[in-house]
Amino acid sequence: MQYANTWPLSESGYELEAPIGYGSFGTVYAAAALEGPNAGEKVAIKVIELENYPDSNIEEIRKEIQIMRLSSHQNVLSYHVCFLSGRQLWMVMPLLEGGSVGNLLKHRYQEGIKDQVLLASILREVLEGIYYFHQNNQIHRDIKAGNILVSRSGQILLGDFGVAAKLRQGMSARTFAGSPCWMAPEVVESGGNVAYTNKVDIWSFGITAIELAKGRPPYAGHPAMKVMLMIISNDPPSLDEDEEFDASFKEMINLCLQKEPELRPTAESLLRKKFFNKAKGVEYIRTHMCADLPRLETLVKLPKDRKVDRDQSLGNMSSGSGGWDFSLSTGENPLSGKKQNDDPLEQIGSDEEDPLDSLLEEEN
Ligand SMILES: Nc1ncnc2c1ncn2[C@@H]1O[C@H](COP(=O)(O)OP(=O)(O)OP(=O)(O)O)[C@@H](O)[C@H]1O
Repeated sequence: MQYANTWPLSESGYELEAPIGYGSFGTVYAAAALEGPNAGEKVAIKVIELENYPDSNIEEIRKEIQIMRLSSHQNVLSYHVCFLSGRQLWMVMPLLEGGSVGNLLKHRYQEGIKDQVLLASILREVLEGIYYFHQNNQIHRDIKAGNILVSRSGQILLGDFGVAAKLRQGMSARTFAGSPCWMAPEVVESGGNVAYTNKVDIWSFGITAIELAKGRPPYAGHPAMKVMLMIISNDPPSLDEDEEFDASFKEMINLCLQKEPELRPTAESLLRKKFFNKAKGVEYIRTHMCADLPRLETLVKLPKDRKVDRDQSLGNMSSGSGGWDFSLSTGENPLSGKKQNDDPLEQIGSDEEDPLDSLLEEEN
């Protein structure tokens, strides 16, 4: 058995337990390491089917994973090890017993989180993670409650940095996987031609703030194409008419949700806004959100369009197991060498025949 960073480097080194999450690109399992110095330790493993992705995309994903491995911040989830198993990518990471805030919204806070101290406390931790990315010239690109993970002790970590965004590379409005509700207008509009900035994360953060407060993001439930159209053509979403939230929260959201990216504040200046004076930190999150956490596997439901089940997926793994640490490379440090316009979401709508274009034409 090979080990990387003391973690086994092939699927036989882990025992998969119940699925604890289904994303657009794969399934996340609770698991335990079977061998090596970490034998017995619980982990979460995201298994991503790479069957339908070209090798060039996989190379891009590998670069993103290297960046993740170099990330070191209390609010950013890093991976223990990643390896290929046949055409599956296995990402082994710490298991966060609270799952995602997205899951907690679905099961506990369907109407949203009304305790504004709790809201401010969670959002401040998220913003600290975003600030860390931006300080390192990185863009997270996928800020949403589903990517905010919670530990039993109330720690908040941002997950899924880069990989989902890379897998969305080249998808048109019609084939878009997941929901575009959190996407900034300039990302929807860019059509593959415009380099955009880290202000896309600030927009998504504002949408996430509304999601946490109301239980779902604006435009949830509409088809992806329609959502993209509404993001471009409607005034930015706001909570101005909502009496349950105070002015400092609404003001913070309005600052984030400005269509002109340059007008949005930086993460650093946002952290100084009055709303975050309410934030009480990890201990408050633990006592107010993490008591009596439900078992993760009881929270997840197989999405209707998902056919692959765990046994099937395990069956696929028997041949061609990796032994290749996906995160190791001799290349330059990607934290210092990454171009900002090297972004998958720019590709959305880049097709000449993108249905979003015709929808927009119809609308005009
Ligand atoms: N380390 C982890 N510990 C505990 N639960 C996790 C962990 N990582 C992911 N999950 C759970 O699995 C779910 C699916 O995660 P995944 O990153 O695959 O998809 P997503 O981010 O929700 O959606 P998308 O793929 O569309 O971006 C998460 O919402 C979360 O509830």
